[in-house]
Amino acid sequence: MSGDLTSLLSIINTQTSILQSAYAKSNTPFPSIDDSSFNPASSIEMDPQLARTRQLIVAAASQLIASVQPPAEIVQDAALAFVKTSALGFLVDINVPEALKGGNPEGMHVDELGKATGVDPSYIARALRYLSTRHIFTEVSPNVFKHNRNSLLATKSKSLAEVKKDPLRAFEKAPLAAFVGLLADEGMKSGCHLSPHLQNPRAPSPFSLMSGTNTKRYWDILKEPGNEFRDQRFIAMMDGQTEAHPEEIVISGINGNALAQNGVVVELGGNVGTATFRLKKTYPHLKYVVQDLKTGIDAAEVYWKERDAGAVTSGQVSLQVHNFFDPQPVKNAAVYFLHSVLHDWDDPQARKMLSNIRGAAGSNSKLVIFDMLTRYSIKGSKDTDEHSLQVPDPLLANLGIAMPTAMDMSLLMLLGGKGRTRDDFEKLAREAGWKLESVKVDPTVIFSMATLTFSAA
Ligand SMILES: C[S@@+](CC[C@H](N)C(=O)[O-])C[C@H]1O[C@@H](n2cnc3c(N)ncnc32)[C@H](O)[C@@H]1O
Repeated sequence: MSGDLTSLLSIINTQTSILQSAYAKSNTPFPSIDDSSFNPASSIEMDPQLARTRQLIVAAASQLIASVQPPAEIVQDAALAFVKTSALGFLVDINVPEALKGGNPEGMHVDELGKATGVDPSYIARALRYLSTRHIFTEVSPNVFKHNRNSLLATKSKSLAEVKKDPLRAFEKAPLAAFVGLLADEGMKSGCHLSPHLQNPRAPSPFSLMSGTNTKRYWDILKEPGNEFRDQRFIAMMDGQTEAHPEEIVISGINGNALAQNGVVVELGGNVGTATFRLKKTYPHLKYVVQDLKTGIDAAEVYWKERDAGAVTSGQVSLQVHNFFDPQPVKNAAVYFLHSVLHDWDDPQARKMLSNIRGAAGSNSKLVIFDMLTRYSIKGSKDTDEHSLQVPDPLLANLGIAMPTAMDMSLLMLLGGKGRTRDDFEKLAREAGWKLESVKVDPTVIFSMATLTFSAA
């Protein structure tokens, strides 16, 4: 990697002009950080071309910082990264984002926030100042803070009064706030046990070490008495994740129009079947089976009853209890579909899951995996996809987009799971009897999601 400051500046200049012209062309003012009416789901914010432009600016600006900032500061910052998680987690825990949202839009003094939350205002001020210094919240005058477009996204969808009345359901319809809460709680606590675990992988997972539960898995522990709050928070995070992914990448990945009438799509680990619900709207000529463990299928029954009861009574959608590690009961389906599932499992377990599916597949069955795609930071591997190949020098091939690598490490801590590169997916599937046919990457979302299609080898 070169530290070519002039090239980095030139990328920033060119791409910033492209971004500004796009906003000018659509008569939309470029949103300031302080714009609390910002809508992250508006078409210009979601535009895939502009997503690429933004990624290039962020990559070049980050690399510029890494090139000019004294190395000791970079290492200190990295060592102190946990402070960001803790500070944001604390404010989400005590409902500061909701208090600010319901208060004076020009800003609230920390004394008022202290009254609203019951917490010492000096602590609130320190956490808010730390985050304002990093562009999450804005300090408008000494000890007076307001939301900005970044902090707004950590706000729950309910008012402060509603959250206080029913804390168990505080995170409903607020997946990003749930994501913050979860990572600042079980995520960060598990992280403390990562190094001992990796030095002795036969020892319990970081999450098990943290929770003192030895070999039980994360989800099993969430279902235990006393963990209702964490369980509801996890559910709120997952519900939103599925709905947050643009439909197109999943829908086109299944390619349902090429499938015969009544062709069967089996969604494994589908939970309530949110992804299947989307597929059925686009491909009404197909049949669907949503599989999950009993708790997932119990919830799925309620979900479908409320949204599309006829689909289940007519037999178009079947809800079936199935464990990945048992033989797959639906033989010769047109598609076996894993939506945000494989990353929860290490290679031996994931291989077993794919082998079980292969055992039931026919010669024309497809395996479709929708998951995060981790990318190498350098070019020159056969894994390098078209997006990475178009990355201008001297940027990192993966544009330094941190989310897939961060999720890979978090999954390792919580579940013993794994974020995979295209090479990893290809190898794993090959060992289970599948051949990679195509990879479609969604450039718009921070998780860097992709749909990978495999045929029976
Ligand atoms: C990360 S969630 C993904 C849910 C859904 N596919 C989505 O994207 O919203 C993983 C799902 O796998 C299910 N699961 C976990 N272990 C399983 C197993 N052994 N067999 C079948 N499903 C399992 C969980 O109940 C959960 O619904």
